[in-house]
Amino acid sequence: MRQLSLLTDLYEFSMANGFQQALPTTWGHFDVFFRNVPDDGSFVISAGLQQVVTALQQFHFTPADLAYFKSLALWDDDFLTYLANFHMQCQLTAMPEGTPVFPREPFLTITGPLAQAQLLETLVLNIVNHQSLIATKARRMTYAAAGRPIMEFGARRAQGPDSAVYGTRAAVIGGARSTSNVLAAQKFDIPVAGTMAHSWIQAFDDELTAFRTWAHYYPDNSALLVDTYDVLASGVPNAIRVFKELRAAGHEPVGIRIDSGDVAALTTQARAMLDEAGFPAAKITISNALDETIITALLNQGAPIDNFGIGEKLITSASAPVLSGVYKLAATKTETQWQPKIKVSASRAKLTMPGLKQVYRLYRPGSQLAFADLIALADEDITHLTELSVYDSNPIKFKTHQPLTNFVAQPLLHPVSLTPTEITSVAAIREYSQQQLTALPKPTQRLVNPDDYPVYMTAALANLQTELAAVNA
Ligand SMILES: Nc1ncnc2c1ncn2[C@@H]1O[C@H](COP(=O)(O)OP(=O)(O)OP(=O)(O)O)[C@@H](O)[C@H]1O
Ligand SMILES: O=P(O)(O)OC[C@H]1O[C@H](OP(=O)(O)OP(=O)(O)O)[C@H](O)[C@@H]1O
Ligand SMILES: O=C(O)c1cccnc1
Repeated sequence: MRQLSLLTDLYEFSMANGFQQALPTTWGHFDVFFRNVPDDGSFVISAGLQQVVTALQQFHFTPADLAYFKSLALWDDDFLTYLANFHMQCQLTAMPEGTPVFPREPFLTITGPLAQAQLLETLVLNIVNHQSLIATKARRMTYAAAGRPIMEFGARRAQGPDSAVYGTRAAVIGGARSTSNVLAAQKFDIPVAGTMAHSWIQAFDDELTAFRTWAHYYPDNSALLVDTYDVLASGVPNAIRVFKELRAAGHEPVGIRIDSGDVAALTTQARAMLDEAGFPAAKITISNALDETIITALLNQGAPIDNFGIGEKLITSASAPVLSGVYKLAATKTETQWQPKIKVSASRAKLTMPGLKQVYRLYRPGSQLAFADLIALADEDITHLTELSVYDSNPIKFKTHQPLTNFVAQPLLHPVSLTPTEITSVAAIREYSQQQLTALPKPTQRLVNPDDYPVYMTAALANLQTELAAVNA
């Protein structure tokens, strides 16, 4: 990963310089959370933590950076010396990548000298907002595909190289099985996959010659693109001829890809033709501006599709291209005692949650199915309690407190080491994510009008929030 210490907004440096002078011994504790879920979903899949860790491990300023800062003539030499000798002291806690996260839950926290922790805001948000957005989109598409593999095809339509590479990583965390993006595949050890472009067929005198030539070079990777001229009149019949030749030569054909037209009608007829010709195992892959809505529609029409190739709508999260994760100061510490801090707003929806916190997923004893999450102050010992007074953290539902009993609480935020450790593979992260999803109620996972999943806050946290809001109003 590139050195990203300058990927920030100027005001972070301006504040860091001021903090160094005005509050040099004060530490800050920041929460990363979001309030709204893209596509009106009920949760986000967290992603990007590994790149945050790498960015923090590599955080430093080069002589060229310092010369640039000097040329800006904004800060005095003491601050430039501080940056020249920068030594990362920040500490992280986070939910593991792939965790389903609900609105208002801190899923990453950064604690450190105020100047340092403030400097990281933009970079951290840039990384986790992007990857969590794409992982969330991929989760939706994976859900719609109902067990059929998704190949990530988006490099050509991604918003630049970084979005292609890290977007692919996130797409795999959210459920994609493979990618056509060779750089992302190499970098993150993702299965690389692909078929052929229309240019291959166009370049030969006729479609049959194009298919035969391909099969000659790739007898065991014969996924033939059948829609350059006419899927049913020429593409599928020519593919079947070549498949018969392949089989005669001892190779089993892979299948076909259809990239245009009425996919439900074409796949149904192509499936019948392949079966009739003795190729029931030949797979049908489709592509062409697919998203979760089209996938659902196609499967509802009974389209016999084996694989989905998905590019632009996934890699750009086209229908909901923003995840508005924020980075909010929750506490400061000058001596030993943390002081909770709040950002007040006219609407309860925008009140921040003060203090150091932990997020728990709640289960009934003996059950594998979570029924709610709980945000508590970090020093509340939830795990040993059997009864608790809670408020709904949803500002629309926040009213009177209610008792919570009969629960087992699993903490979701864990310390994250900044010393280089073995990197978890994206396949393992995807596996973890799928396990976490099986623990969530099905109705909260559906794509349209998902059921609300309760996220409670403890009475202690709610009271602290109310008190601080009143003091600061
Ligand atoms: N049966 C279907 N139900 C729902 N959506 C479909 C169906 N068939 C195709 N689509 C989707 O509709 C969108 C538009 O497809 P359409 O056939 O109109 O254009 P196209 O195939 O891209 O045209 P072209 O031949 O120029 O490539 C695509 O996103 C495609 O995946
Ligand atoms: O539609 P997406 O979800 O982004 O999937 C990727 C698209 O990229 C290719 O088309 P393109 O026209 O770029 O090249 P081709 O000649 O290989 O079809 C492919 O055939 C898909 O249609
Ligand atoms: O391999 C493919 O079929 C492919 C790759 C990228 C974009 N569209 C298709």
